[in-house]
Order: sequence, then C-alpha cells, then structure tokens
Amino acid sequence: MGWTPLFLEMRDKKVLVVGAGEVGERRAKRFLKAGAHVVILGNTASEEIIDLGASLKSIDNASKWVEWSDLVVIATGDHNLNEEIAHLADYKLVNRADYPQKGNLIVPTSFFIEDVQICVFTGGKSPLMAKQLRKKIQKVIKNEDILQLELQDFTRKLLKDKVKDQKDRRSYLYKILNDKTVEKLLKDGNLNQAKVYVEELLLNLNKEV
Ligand SMILES: C[C@@]1(CC(=O)O)c2cc3[nH]c(cc4nc(cc5[nH]c(cc(n2)[C@H]1CCC(=O)O)[C@@](C)(CC(=O)O)[C@@H]5CCC(=O)O)C(CC(=O)O)=C4CCC(=O)O)c(CCC(=O)O)c3CC(=O)O
Ligand SMILES: NC(=O)C1=CN([C@@H]2O[C@H](COP(=O)(O)OP(=O)(O)OC[C@H]3O[C@@H](n4cnc5c(N)ncnc54)[C@H](O)[C@@H]3O)[C@@H](O)[C@H]2O)C=CC1
Repeated sequence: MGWTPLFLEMRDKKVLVVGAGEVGERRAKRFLKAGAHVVILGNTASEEIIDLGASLKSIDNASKWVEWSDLVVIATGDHNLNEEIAHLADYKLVNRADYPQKGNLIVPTSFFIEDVQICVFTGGKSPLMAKQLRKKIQKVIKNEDILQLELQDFTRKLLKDKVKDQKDRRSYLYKILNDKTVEKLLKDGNLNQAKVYVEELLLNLNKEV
C-alpha cells in the first residue's frame, strides 16, 4: 500500500466530477467549499451544487474537460464509462469512487475543529468504519486542546524572535505543553491569562540567557 496522507491546496484548482450521484455530489461539495472550480459531466447536478458554483457539461466533450482539469473524480454508476474516463485521465490526479485502487487519490472522511483538520482512511477496508471512527475522534477532542493550539501558535511566534536555536525553541514548547498552570488556565478557558503567563516566563528566560 503506497498511500500517504497529504493536504492539497484546492483554491482555484480545476476539478472535473464525472457523475454527480450520491458520491459525486459529496466530492463536488467538498472541493467547492475548498475554493476549487468544479465542472460536472453528466445529465444531472443538484440545485445545491450549481448554487455553490458548479457547472454542468455534456459527457460528449469528456476529453476536452479532462484536459481542462487538474483533478478528476470518476463517480458514475456505469463501469464502462468510468473505465473510459480513467483511460483519458491516466496522466491526472484521479479519484475513483468505484475502484479506489485504480485511482491515485483518496478523499478520506475528515472534519475541522477550528484550524485542526483530522482525516481517517482505513485503506479502503471499511468506509463505514472510517465514518464511525471519525465520530469517536470528534468526541474526544476538547476545547482546551484547541486553546493549547492557539497558545502554542502564540508562543512559537514569540520564541522565533527571542530564541535562536530550534532545539531550544522545541524544548520550551514542550515545557508549555506540560505546564500545570497552563493546563489549569486552559481548562478554565483562560487563553488570555495563559498568554500573559507565557510572556512572563519568556521575560525570565531572557534574563537567564
Ligand atoms: C476508498 C474510498 C473512495 C475514495 O475516496 O477514493 C471509498 C470507497 C467506497 N465506499 C463505498 C461504500 C460506502 N462509503 C460510505 C461512506 C463514505 N465513504 C468514504 C470514503 C471512501 N469510500 C474512500 C476511503 C474509505 C476508507 O477509509 O477506506 C467516506 C469515509 C468519506 C467520503 O466519501 O466523503 C464516507 C463517510 C463520510 C462520513 O464520514 O460521514 C458508506 C457509508 C454510508 O453511505 O453511510 C458506504 C456503504 C458501507 C460500506 O461499504 O462500508 C464503496 C462501495 C462498496 C460496495 O460496492 O459495496 C466504495 C468503493 C469500494 O470500496 O470498492
Ligand atoms: N467512494 C464511495 O464513498 C462510494 C462509492 N460507491 C461507488 O461509486 C459509484 C457511484 O456511487 P453513487 O454515487 O452512490 O451512485 P448513484 O447512483 O447515486 O450515482 C451515479 C451517477 O452516475 C450517473 N450516471 C450513470 N450512468 C451514466 C452514464 N452512462 N453517463 C453519465 N452519467 C451516468 C447517474 O446519473 C448518477 O448521477 C458506484 O460504482 C458505487 O459502487 C458507492 C458508495 C460510496
């Protein structure tokens, strides 16, 4: 299995979705929300994805639209047609809804918590379990984790100015992560106070250096 997780910047990328049934529609929505231009090939597309900015084109011009695209989602229920499109698109990024292993791109289940994006992929073994695992993971991530993330971002920026050596910066970030006062402040939702606390610690750090 050669799959590895990556994040693609989809803003202004061109996505061709061949067949906007249940799966094609889901993919179209995902890419539209990420800022891509989406063309649907086929006979139908829901009002919702057209409103979101997708346009519907005839399958007769498939090779032209494949050439136009950066990424092709193949999601019709017609296996022969899917194979034909895959043949045209063999030099592109391709997501195959019917035979994932014949494509080179997976669209995993994913969710955002603030700026954190979490994805689950079961290697194609069980999409249903990918969905279940997503729901379980969503439950265990707490508000204080997100506040810690904000505090780490704040601290990293301060440290970049003050501490030259990356290894020293890393060790300082771990200290903040494991600091009991910080833990308590974040549990109580006091991000601003935690920032003040970190700033004071950093002042002391400057004195030590
Ligand atoms: C490989 C992959 C495609 C890719 O992206 O390249 C793929 C492939 C296939 N799925 C099939 C079926 C189902 N898919 C779902 C649901 C989801 N499928 C998703 C992803 C993926 N599905 C990719 C990675 C999967 C992985 O993690 O391994 C999710 C997670 C994300 C998303 O699609 O947005 C989304 C949940 C969204 C959420 O979290 O809410 C359900 C459940 C339901 O409908 O409720 C069922 C029915 C139950 C079942 O089969 O499990 C079949 C037909 C099998 C057949 O013919 O029987 C194939 C094709 C095949 O397996 O050959
Ligand atoms: N990746 C995934 O998560 C899943 C994949 N699948 C697989 O993906 C494929 C599509 O699944 P669904 O979206 O659920 O099916 P669906 O039946 O909801 O949608 C299929 C779409 O293909 C279009 N279509 C069919 N024949 C066509 C043709 N000759 N020309 C143009 N358009 C044509 C239909 O109009 C429809 O819009 C199936 O092969 C299925 O096994 C199914 C469920 C989930």
